Amino acid sequence: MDACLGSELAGVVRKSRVFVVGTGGIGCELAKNLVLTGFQDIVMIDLDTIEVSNLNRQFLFRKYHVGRPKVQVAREALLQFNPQARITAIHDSVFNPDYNVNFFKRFSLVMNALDNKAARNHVNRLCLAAGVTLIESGSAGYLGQVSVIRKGESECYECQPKPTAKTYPACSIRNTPSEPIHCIIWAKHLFNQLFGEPDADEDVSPDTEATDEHDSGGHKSGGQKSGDLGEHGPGGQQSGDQNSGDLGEHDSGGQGEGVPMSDGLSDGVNGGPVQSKLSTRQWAENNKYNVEKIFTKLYQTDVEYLLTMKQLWEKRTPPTPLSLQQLTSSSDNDGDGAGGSDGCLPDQRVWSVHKCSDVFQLSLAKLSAEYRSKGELTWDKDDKVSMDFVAASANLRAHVFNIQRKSRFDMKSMAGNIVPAIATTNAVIAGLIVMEALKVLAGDFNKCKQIYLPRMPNPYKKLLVTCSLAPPNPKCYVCSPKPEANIKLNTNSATVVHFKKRY
Ligand SMILES: Nc1ncnc2c1ncn2[C@@H]1O[C@H](COP(=O)(O)OP(=O)(O)OP(=O)(O)O)[C@@H](O)[C@H]1O
Ligand SMILES: [Zn+2]
Repeated sequence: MDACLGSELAGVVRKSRVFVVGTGGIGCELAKNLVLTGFQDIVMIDLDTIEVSNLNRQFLFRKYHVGRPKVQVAREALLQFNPQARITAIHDSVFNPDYNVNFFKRFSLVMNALDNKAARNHVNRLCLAAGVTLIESGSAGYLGQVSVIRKGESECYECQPKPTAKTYPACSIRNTPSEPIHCIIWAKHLFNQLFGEPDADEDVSPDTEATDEHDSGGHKSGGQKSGDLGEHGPGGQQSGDQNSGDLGEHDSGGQGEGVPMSDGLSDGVNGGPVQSKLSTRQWAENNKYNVEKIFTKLYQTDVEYLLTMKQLWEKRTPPTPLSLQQLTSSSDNDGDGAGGSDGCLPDQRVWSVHKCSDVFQLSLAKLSAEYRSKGELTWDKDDKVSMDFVAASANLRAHVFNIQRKSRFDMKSMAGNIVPAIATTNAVIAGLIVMEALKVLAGDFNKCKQIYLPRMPNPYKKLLVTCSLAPPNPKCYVCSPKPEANIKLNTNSATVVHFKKRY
């Protein structure tokens, strides 16, 4: 080691106490690199336990470790590389107030290997307060990024706004879906309206005030990751359908739970304006979560009502309402998802409309029973029944609106915003973190870089793109001595409740 680093830096490395936050994909690679570089005093924290799905890339873990805390197993593996190293494993969340400014002050360097913005923000702020240099990193598929944060000398994690999640206009979700993703978001909203935490911005009924997409006033529904590093990357953000961004302007016009709902088969069937104002949850409860009534409302009554909004269909193919009776009397057996003859796994086959209807009815009955016994449910792509419900509901909507149906497999990755993790990317990023760490410890902070691993080599044929560290944003509300925050809000529609919820 002395020969590689020079005896002075090797000595500093041996004496340095470093803190690794997260021992997942990047964290495993990083911890191994640190031990092999000669670091002898390493504190690691991770709140998670090992899952089978981690094993393809978190190579310090084996199948027989599944269920054990990641950080403890990582420690045991690292001690095999160097039994003399002092490695402390903390199985806990970094949010625990025990890990306060004084705790952070004990380290020569902190390295993040996290997967979410909230924890990154937290560590960023603690490092700034403690005056410790932080190396921030992230990866998403083939993309990766490393940067070095030091108070007053370089941009902090929160100096620049993060790219916002791709959102879809509420009118495309509620009234005029044209892509599978619109139907998937609608189905996730439906899950929340029926069983989860209902959000007025996620209404699934027709927006009765819309005359065309741009008049509906709603552009906030259904955020999805937009292909940046997302929450995995240093420039990332919370995933999922969180509606971030400005307040009021694109809001759904304060309809709250008062969007007119048909209260059964009668209202709206003939295309007349529905009378009662009920939330989807209230309506479903009044109808005792009757599967047939819910099916009829979603795929027949509401669609018939939408058809009465003639302007919506002047330049679009109108939807075709679907009734349960129609399904029972027709035969439609192709692609029932059973798998087999075409060599596809069952999840990869596109379900027939019949199959969608069966899965919809079955999963709806199961979820409503679960909701009755447990109370509000949380949607989870890995929960079979919840995913079945979303896949079936979305495909039925796609069928009604003449949109291509998708396999459960495709739906899962779209609904769960899944970006596959790639071991090689993590390995490259972890190597770069150590390179930056060595510069920091050698006192060469001015040589530190912000490094990007793009999908393809850049025009100069470079696979790693390095930039000088940007100076801190003088207005940053986290690290600047004179913080500023600008909030854009539409005083015509913004309410105190919305304001508190969003900010
Ligand atoms: N607040 C936190 N405190 C401590 N560790 C955290 C915190 N938030 C996230 N982590 C850890 O950061 C690591 C990030 O690793 P990675 O991005 O590979 O995610 P993963 O959960 O292992 O993988 P996947 O999300 O694909 O299942 C995880 O091990 C996770 O437990
Ligand atoms: Zn800042």
